[in-house]
Amino acid sequence: MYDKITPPTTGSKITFKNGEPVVPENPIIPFIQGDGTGIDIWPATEKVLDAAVAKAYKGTRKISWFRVYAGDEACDLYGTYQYLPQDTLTAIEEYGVAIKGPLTTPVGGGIRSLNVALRQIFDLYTCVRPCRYYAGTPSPHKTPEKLDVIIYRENTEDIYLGIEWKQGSEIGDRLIKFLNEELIPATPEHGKKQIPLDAGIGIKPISKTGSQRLVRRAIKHALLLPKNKQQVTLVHKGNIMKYTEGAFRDWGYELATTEFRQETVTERESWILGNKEKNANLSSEENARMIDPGFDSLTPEKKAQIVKEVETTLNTIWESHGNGKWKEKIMVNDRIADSIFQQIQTRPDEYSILATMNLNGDYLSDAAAAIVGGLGMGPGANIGDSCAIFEATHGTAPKHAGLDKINPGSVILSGVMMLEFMGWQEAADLVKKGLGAAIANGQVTYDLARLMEPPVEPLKCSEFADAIIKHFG
Ligand SMILES: NC(=O)C1=CN([C@@H]2O[C@H](COP(=O)(O)OP(=O)(O)OC[C@H]3O[C@@H](n4cnc5c(N)ncnc54)[C@H](OP(=O)(O)O)[C@@H]3O)[C@@H](O)[C@H]2O)C=CC1
Ligand SMILES: O=C(O)CCC(=O)C(=O)O
Ligand SMILES: [Mg+2]
Repeated sequence: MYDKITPPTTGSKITFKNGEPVVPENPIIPFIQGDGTGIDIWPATEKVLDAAVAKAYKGTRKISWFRVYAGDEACDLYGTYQYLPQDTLTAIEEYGVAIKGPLTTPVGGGIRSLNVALRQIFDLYTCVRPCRYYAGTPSPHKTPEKLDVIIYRENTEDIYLGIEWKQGSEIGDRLIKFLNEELIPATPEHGKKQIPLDAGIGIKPISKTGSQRLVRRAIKHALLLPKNKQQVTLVHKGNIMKYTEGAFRDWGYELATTEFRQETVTERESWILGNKEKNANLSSEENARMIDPGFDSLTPEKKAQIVKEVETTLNTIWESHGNGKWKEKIMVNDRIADSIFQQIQTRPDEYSILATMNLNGDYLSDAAAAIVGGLGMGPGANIGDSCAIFEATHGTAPKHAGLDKINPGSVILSGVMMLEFMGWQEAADLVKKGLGAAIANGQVTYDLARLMEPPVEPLKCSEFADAIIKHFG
């Protein structure tokens, strides 16, 4: 079955039932060490996770690690250009849950991203990236503890589908000609627009199915959170990209107000209901004026549309959501992408789950991680219906590779997410406790040490792992 790798002789498979993992006491879990700093981070991660499982379950549970290869080390073993060997894909498919270090992607040419390829091959459509603060972590922000968000990033489409043509390529030029001469003139709203003849071209597909399955997961997660965090914000640049990013927003609201009608309220609905609650005699038009500040300067058609929105809301959900009942529901709102970058800095505590398309989520997850201490503290998970691969937000950080210096926190916390996904909460809690205590004690790697006041002597990557284990208690 495998060409160059052999599964562990002990252990068994994690399987999936209705999208949920069924985990044996001794699961076999494939791991990819990763390029660059993977060589430092992975051994530290494995040591911490094994120690936590051993302490939490006293030998009744154990992970059997199965080393599989991707990136540079796969080429060393399998031959030139064998960046993602079939052995690796077979192992991940067979064992269902895997964890990986970062993999290099060249800029401007060369191979497409192996990280993105894995997400697409296994249809891992949800990328979950929590950004929360561990006490004592130094941060460039004054109140980093106020940020506690989980980014739900669509993981399989958008420009990451990688459908692009190079400037000057034969097909790229044909496509530009076709668009300029046929499709753009046939679309009146595009007027006399033309694509420059020396442009590279990329396609940005955003589907209803892809958007809604992501938002569905985000809402289901919100249902599990404490009441004050039950909120899903749809992040988009729909003012500019109306039929991709704008559609993502609309499909998100559509899903929330159909599949989750009893559990959700949209922000605009909450305003309409709240206005009515404060003044039972409020007319629909007065209510419409209150939810839309520019109401009086709108066209009659647009005004009528907003009045109708008010009436429809009151007619359909007053009974189930009115008289304050909406305050117990999951709030679904939306924010324009550029605005959310400043909102998570200026009003961090107003946000909880941020549901995004692929590119926006990629940008936003690095930015949010920076607020709570940097990329060394940014874990993540790629989750589908029958497979999950856990990996950090950051990349290979090549300049730090092999120095036993980098912060393994992000991959260790990705391991925590994996343990939680498996239902091994006791082991996950031990790691969180150990990591939190190490940081609070000033035992940190260079990235956090340089921000601490007063400055502390940094630990090596491997020493940080040992400190975490010591603080299990
Ligand atoms: N999922 C994946 O595998 C990903 C892969 N990549 C790939 O990684 C490669 C390098 O990308 P690059 O743009 O340099 O981004 P990286 O995320 O690899 O690193 C950028 C900087 O972030 C900081 N950083 C990253 N990881 C850590 C960590 N564990 N602890 C502390 N600080 C950290 C370092 O900053 P400083 O030096 O200031 O301390 C580092 O120089 C590219 O090929 C890219 O495509 C990128 C993102 C995700
Ligand atoms: O695959 C890559 O090289 C980059 C991916 C990335 O930045 C991410 O997933 O956050
Ligand atoms: Mg990224």
